[in-house]
Amino acid sequence: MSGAAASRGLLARLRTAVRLSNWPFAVKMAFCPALAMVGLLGMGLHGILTSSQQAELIGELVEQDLAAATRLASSATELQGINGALYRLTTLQAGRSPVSDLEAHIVALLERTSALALGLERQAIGNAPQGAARLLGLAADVRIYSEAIDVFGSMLAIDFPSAVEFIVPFDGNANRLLLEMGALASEAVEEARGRAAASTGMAQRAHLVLTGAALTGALLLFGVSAVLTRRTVSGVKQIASVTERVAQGSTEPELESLARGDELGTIVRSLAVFRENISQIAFLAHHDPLTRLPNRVLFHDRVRQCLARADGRGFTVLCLDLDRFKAVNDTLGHPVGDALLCQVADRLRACVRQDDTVARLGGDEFAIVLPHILDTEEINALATRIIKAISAGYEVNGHQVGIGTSIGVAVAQADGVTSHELLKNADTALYGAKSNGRGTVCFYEAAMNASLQNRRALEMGLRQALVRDEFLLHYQPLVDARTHEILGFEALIRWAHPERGLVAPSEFISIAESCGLIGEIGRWTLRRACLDARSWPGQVKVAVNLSPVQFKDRQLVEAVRAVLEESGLAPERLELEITESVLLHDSEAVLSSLHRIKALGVQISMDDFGTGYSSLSYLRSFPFDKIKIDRSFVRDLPHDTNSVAIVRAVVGLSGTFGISVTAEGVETSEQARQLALEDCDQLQGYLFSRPIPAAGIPELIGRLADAAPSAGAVADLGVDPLSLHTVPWPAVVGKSA
Ligand SMILES: Nc1nc2c(ncn2[C@@H]2O[C@@H]3COP(=O)(O)O[C@H]4[C@@H](O)[C@H](n5cnc6c(=O)[nH]c(N)nc65)O[C@@H]4COP(=O)(O)O[C@H]3[C@H]2O)c(=O)[nH]1
Repeated sequence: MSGAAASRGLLARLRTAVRLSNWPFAVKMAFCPALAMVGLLGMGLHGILTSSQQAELIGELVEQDLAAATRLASSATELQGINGALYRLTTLQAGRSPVSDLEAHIVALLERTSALALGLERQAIGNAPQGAARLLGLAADVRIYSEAIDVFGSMLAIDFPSAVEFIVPFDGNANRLLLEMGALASEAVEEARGRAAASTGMAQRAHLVLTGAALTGALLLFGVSAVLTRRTVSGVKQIASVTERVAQGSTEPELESLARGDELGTIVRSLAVFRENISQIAFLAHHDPLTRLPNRVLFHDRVRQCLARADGRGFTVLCLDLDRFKAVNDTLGHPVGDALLCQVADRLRACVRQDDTVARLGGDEFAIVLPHILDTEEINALATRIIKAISAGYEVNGHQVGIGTSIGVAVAQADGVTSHELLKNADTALYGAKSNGRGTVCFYEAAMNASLQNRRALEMGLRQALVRDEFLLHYQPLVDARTHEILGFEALIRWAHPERGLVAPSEFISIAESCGLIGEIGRWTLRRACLDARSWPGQVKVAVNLSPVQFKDRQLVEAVRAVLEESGLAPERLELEITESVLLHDSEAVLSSLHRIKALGVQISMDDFGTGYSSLSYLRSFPFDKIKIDRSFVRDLPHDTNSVAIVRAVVGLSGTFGISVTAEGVETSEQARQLALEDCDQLQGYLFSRPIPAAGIPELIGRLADAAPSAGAVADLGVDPLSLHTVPWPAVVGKSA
């Protein structure tokens, strides 16, 4: 359309508007060229004006006099025209982006105009369906969909069939509205569906994934936890049952199968170590760790089992200990002693049957239970076989060792009805065997009990005696055979037993030797004697007995030296008396000790000379300072020619070797005189004095000096000095100082 034609249309439009409206508005229109632009707009002259100009124009028009403009429109149709123009404008504007504020303003105005138009239309059409349809079309045109829907709703409410009827053939507006509404709705629905579908799909997938994951996780968790639980529970169950069995003393090795790397594994390993320790403890509780033989506890248990079975009749208990074992232990050391015990254990096992029990009760004590019924001959044969096996030589750590054994036998139930009774009586029989001589078998007899029990009791008491300071020394003088001058005293030990009174050394020295106490007792005696002798006059000597067993003590020489040093006694005032039995075993070591003692300046005497088998031969082996003729050769002097001959021979031989001779057990003047005539050097015996406490020595020295003949003269023993110096034995109980 050209600009001229547009202008003409505008004018016509204006005229129409003026004709149709009241004057003031027309005037305004006439005088307001802007208002005329409405027509231009309505005719689509928007191509002439810029969009902003159009908006400005419209805004101005409506702002200036909307009411007039509304009135100017004679009907809703007119307003619709205006609105249509506005709408198109906004549509055009809406095509551009962004929408300016002005355009938004136009839209607002449009809505107001549309509302006015709708209001007018409503008034015009009332409730007629026809009118409603129009209103609907109008509302659709101006896109006030909410209003249109409202209207349509009203129509439906008023007259549904008509509403439907009107909609179907209705001209494009309503259809368009509905279509648009439908399209919008379906669009929205589709969109919603799409979103829903998308979200559903996603959700489903997510759900599936999550569910799957959750399920898998749950399954995995379940599986893992099931496995773990099973492993844990089964492990714990096993551990619990094993622990229970361990607690009950079982030592089966089933725990190894439970080896695992987790905490339960740690428990299992700890438990295995614990059980190993427990089984070790259990083993040690019933076995000797050295020989691995059953110990005393298990031994008693086995005896009790035998007693419980078949009335316990006829089974046998053997008790044995080893002769000379202590000497081996002391001289060759404990490792050799231990190895020897192990060999003994092996030999004992080899001597008996599988179901016999060989036990080590402690030290060198062993016991055997023979559960089968054996007669005396069979027992004797077995015991003899054992003695033979044990007595055969040993090679231990390069040493050739010889030991022996004696065996005591007790038979159930004649010799005991309890395990302790049987063992005690077999032990008593063993004592009996040993007192009969080494390497023998002795069956228990009720009669042997008293004396052997006595020996046992002494042994127990001896262990306490040192601690309770129950030992004391008595001294017996050694006098010059010619002048009876006191040259020295022999120290003789006594035991002041709390119940028995003074006990003689013959009753306890051998026990002390066999139970290993002699070393301690010997050291005590030596020290006490040296300390006592220190206060004696001049060159008076002290003689101390040394047990053969003391020579097994490697510290013996050092002990002698230490005592001399402590007491301050001159070494030449000390004499040590040994018996020839000292030289029987391991004489190399003994001789070495003797030489070292002699080198200290101490005198060495051979005691009880003549009682052994080869006393004379020993004289060659060591340079003794003195020999003491045993009192058995003195007893029959001076009448028994054999005794006289022996004394004469001994004195003669000693003279050859340069050894002095002392005669023991001199009880009579005749004996003393004879011994003096035979050139014996010293005398000792009750004739001069019984052994007396140290406290009596000064007085004794004085009395003997008074009774002694003048120097150089042979004593006239017409007066028995015994009457002067006898100390009743064993009535005197007192300690030497
Ligand atoms: N019948 C009679 N006997 C006399 C006469 N004169 C002395 N005796 C006794 O003869 C023993 C002499 O001591 P032994 O031959 O060394 O014999 C000692 C000695 O071998 C041992 N003995 C004593 N004391 C000790 C000691 O401290 N250590 C060690 N290892 N043995 C000791 O005990 C043995 C006995 O000692 P005891 O009973 O004191 O007996 C002493 C003494 O009392 C006498 O005229 N007639």
